[in-house]
Amino acid sequence: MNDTKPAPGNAATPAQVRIFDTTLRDGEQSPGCSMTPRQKVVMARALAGLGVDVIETGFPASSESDREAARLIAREVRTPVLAVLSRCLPADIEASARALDGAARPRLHVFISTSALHREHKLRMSKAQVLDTAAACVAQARGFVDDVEFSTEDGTRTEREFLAEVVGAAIAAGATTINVPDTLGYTTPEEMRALFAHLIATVPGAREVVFSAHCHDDLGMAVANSLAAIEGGARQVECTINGIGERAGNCAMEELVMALKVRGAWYNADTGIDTRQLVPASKLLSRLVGMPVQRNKAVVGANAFAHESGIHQHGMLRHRGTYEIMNPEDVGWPASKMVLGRHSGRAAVSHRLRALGYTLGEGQLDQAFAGFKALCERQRVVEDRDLEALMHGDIRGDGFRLASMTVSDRGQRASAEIELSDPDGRSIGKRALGDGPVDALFSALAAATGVDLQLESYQVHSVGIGADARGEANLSVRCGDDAWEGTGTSTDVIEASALAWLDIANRVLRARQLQPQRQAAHA
Ligand SMILES: CC(=O)SCCNC(=O)CCNC(=O)[C@H](O)C(C)(C)COP(=O)(O)OP(=O)(O)OC[C@H]1O[C@@H](n2cnc3c(N)ncnc32)[C@H](O)[C@@H]1OP(=O)(O)O
Ligand SMILES: CC(C)C(=O)C(=O)O
Ligand SMILES: [Mg+2]
Repeated sequence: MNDTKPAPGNAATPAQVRIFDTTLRDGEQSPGCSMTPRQKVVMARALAGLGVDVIETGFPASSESDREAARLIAREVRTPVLAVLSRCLPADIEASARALDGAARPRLHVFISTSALHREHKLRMSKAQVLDTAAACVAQARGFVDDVEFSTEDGTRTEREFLAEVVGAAIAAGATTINVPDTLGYTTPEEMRALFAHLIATVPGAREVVFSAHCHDDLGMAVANSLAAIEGGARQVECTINGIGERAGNCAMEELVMALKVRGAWYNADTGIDTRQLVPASKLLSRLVGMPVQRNKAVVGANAFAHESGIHQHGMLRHRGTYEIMNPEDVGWPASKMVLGRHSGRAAVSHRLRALGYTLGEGQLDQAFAGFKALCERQRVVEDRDLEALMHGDIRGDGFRLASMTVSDRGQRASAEIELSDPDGRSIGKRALGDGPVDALFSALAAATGVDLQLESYQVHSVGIGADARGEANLSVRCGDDAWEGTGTSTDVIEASALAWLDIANRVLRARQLQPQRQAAHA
């Protein structure tokens, strides 16, 4: 494997790439991701803790919230450069300059579209008008601050000669950073590398300014295109936490930063990011904007360091490098996770059992493993408590069973009537009222089983297609000090919810029965 190649520009020391975070501006443009000024301050503090070089705090001309956020952040966050965005309009630039008043390191960021499509249909401007407006606005911004960034919106779809002309005019007017956005996520890595190399080599004054890439993810190439821009000479990358942003989003900071770190020998470029803060920052943003991170998201997704397949778990147990290219601790996870489920093998099960204090001979392990696989037919994830129950021969598959249920949502309060069969086969009926059908149902189940579960999260979604389609309910609850998760599936989502609730209640009851035996075994 060829792991190294000549560094960008054959530099003897790694090139320093500035991280320009636009979570609070382009990220916030994600539909449904608006933040309040106070929330933006909380996020800005986390970004400063991460070590980003520039934080784009908003677009002051667009709203009072943006102005307020920019002012608050300017007061409270002093280390990174603080940028705000303006169209090439004098009033926008004045509003931006006012919002940055008092900032320790202010930057004005002005942009105008350069592509033929945008010039003709959006701006209704000629090339000459775009050129003159860009130069005039950069000069106006330089009248307020020394640090001015200029962006050529839709730059990658712009005629090359004209793009070079606009960039040259912006540099001549005093821009100190030139950002060439791939606004529509249209370009490819090869094109991006060549475009940056060409502009830097040919535009007068290009070597005196910093070139920047701003890539969108419409074709899933935002990170690859940003890396290619660095190879072409860019020394600033614009990105967001969790890759949020317009449409499919922006270049994800965590992915870009880790690509530069893990493949350091290839890229020979560093950032100043404290990578251990990546997962905390991702979780913070997800909570602030209410947008969950997909489980299989690179670096910060819950599955990024989780292994369920037996072959992978076996490899991981022998040497972590067999199935991980970075350490979870380096990005802020506490450790890798071995999830026991239907795809797991003997190596992982016996390793987990040993950790729980059970050292088994070959025959005993075969027996325990057969029980484990049978259990996996009934539940997706096998937890330590389930393994202990298995070891004590207490996985009977009975417990409380749902015999029938009727839920109605007429009148002021919803009501649920259920019938269960208990572990000894006796029938128990209960009725309860609630704020909604599911609330009533869970109250009836609690009354019938005597188990009190505090609901933390409840999600229902459909799995399968066509005739196989089922509703699946996933519950996270607390029972005393313990957290539990349960799943239920049915053609009816209310019934799926009851089954998920009973799944947890039966395991809680099993764990309670086993408590004395467990204490004796570990005494
Ligand atoms: C690629 C990007 O991410 S660009 C940033 C996008 N972000 C946003 O748009 C979020 C904030 N935007 C807003 O709150 C509003 O759009 C505002 C306040 C900026 C403007 O609102 P309005 O005055 O009602 O205009 P509207 O949004 O309908 O249209 C945009 C106007 O800006 C003009 N415009 C767009 N970009 C630029 C630019 N870079 N320089 C100068 N004018 C521009 C358009 O031509 C249009 O002008 P027109 O109304 O004279 O036709
Ligand atoms: C305003 C610019 C930088 C932008 O967000 C884009 O072109 O995508
Ligand atoms: Mg953008």
